[in-house]
Amino acid sequence: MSKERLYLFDTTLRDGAQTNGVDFTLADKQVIAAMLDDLGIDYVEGGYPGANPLDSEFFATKPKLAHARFTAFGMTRRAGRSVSNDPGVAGLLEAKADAICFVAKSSAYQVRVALETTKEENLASIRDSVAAAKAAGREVMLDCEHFFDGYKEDAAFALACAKAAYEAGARWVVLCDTNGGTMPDEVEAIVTEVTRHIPGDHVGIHAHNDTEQAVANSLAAVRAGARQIQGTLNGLGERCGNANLCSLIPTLKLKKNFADAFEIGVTAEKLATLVKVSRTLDDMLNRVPNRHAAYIGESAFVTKTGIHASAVLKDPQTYEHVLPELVGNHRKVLVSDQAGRSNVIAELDRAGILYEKSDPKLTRLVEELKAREAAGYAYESANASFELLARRTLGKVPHYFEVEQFDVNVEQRYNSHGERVTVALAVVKVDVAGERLISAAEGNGPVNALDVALRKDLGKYQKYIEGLKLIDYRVRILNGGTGAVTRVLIESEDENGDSWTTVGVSPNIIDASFQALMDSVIYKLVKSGAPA
Ligand SMILES: CC(=O)SCCNC(=O)CCNC(=O)[C@H](O)C(C)(C)COP(=O)(O)OP(=O)(O)OC[C@H]1O[C@@H](n2cnc3c(N)ncnc32)[C@H](O)[C@@H]1OP(=O)(O)O
Ligand SMILES: CC(=O)C(=O)O
Repeated sequence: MSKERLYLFDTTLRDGAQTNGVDFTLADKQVIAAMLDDLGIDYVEGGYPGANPLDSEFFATKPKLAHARFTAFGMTRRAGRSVSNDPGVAGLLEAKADAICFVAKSSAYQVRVALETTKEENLASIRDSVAAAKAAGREVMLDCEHFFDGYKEDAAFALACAKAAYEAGARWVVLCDTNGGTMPDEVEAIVTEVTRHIPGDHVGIHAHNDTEQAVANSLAAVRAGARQIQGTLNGLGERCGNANLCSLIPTLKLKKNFADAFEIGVTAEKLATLVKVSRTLDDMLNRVPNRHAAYIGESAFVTKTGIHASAVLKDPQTYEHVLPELVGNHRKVLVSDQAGRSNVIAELDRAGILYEKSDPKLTRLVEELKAREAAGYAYESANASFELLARRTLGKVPHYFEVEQFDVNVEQRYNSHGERVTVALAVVKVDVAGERLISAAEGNGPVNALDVALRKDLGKYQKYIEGLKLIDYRVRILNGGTGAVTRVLIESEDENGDSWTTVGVSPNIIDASFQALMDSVIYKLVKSGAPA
């Protein structure tokens, strides 16, 4: 059976730009358009030419896209104006775009209240605008704003709006769940009804995520016959966002019912770049990736519990719905208080630590791990501290040096310019193979001073830690009141760009920080193969 073509329309650069906190630059828009084209998206909606200088500039020159049709978005002509006398429509016709996607109300209530015009004038505006863009040689689409709410209120009028666009020559009539409150069964029933009047291969869906069902609503529309899906990367979009293409694309490619019936422009090879595409966008917008995102999140293929890990190590399919590599993700087994021997063994294998499966020290390691987690350590976030714990329990960490004593003082005083300054001073005494070394250092805080002093002179080991630097320091108070325990996580990096995280726990923040610092230094020595 031959597959039907399903078209993907990306509106990251238009509806995505309506996300609270998202602000694209021209360079961002150019890079993202190219990235979407490379991914295999059919339509890239670049923005709203005429609405702001950035979008007008973006549409002044058409980006070189290999496959995707570059699309301009904007309103139909305003009530009471002709298309030739409407600056908004003129801006759209002047835009260097392959396609124009108009937006028009398709709800009688919205026409009455928001536009303050008549249903007849709204229908005429749709017809005139679509016909003008078609006559100008553009591929035309109409986003029927508020379609589903409008249909529930006055089905004949909502349908008349959609039909007016189709009959005036629109290639696509896109049904919008603008307020995002429609349920999947309603979408399926209404789209089924619409496709009795307009062929499904001319019908699209634009779903918002206000009930967390934009993806489900898009799939419901496809089941009912729609053949274009609008969405955004990472689900960006007004309010709670749009249908997330990073979830929809893998579902369409990998889930049997859809994959058997439909072809999309994204190849299996490009599907494997999806994690990279998603992270690139997050990086550009300085947003923290959603680690729990379906398919592409960092946690999407993470196994934390012992029972799951034991099965995953025998066959990943026991707890994975698809292979992570298919979307460019990877499998990870964590060690934590939920872990069993299987998690620990997986982590030892990953770190390249040799062990005997029958060695009773392995059981001791699992017990030690759980006891420490109960005391506040979090090894799933501190890979290097876990590796040291494992190596120490299995007897594989050399005794490099001994810190005999450290002092940290914080002092507030006036400097030579008469300004009040707070200065931290640390002194560390270290025994390296019988040689006592004393280092002192100032820092902008006590932990910084301690870190600098500890790494100032480690004798024969100094050369191994020259490139070491701390790149992140996080503190969490684990329980309140006088019995509070502090957990410190430190991320370090070396001259090769390799990074690792260590953990320290203590009622005293300096002590917790010192443990994490020591683990970081010792991990670096182990990693560098420093001799005992
Ligand atoms: C559901 C969606 O996401 S639709 C996309 C929404 N995106 C945006 O609005 C972003 C870009 N918008 C803008 O920069 C501005 O709103 C502009 C440039 C388009 C218009 O700005 P202004 O002329 O100052 O109008 P303003 O934004 O205050 O109001 C919108 C006007 O368009 C009218 N209008 C709204 N939708 C439509 C439509 N589909 N067709 C015709 N007219 C419309 C409204 O009735 C209102 O008219 P009024 O000024 O006579 O009351
Ligand atoms: C067009 C659009 O963004 C909407 O109706 O939600």
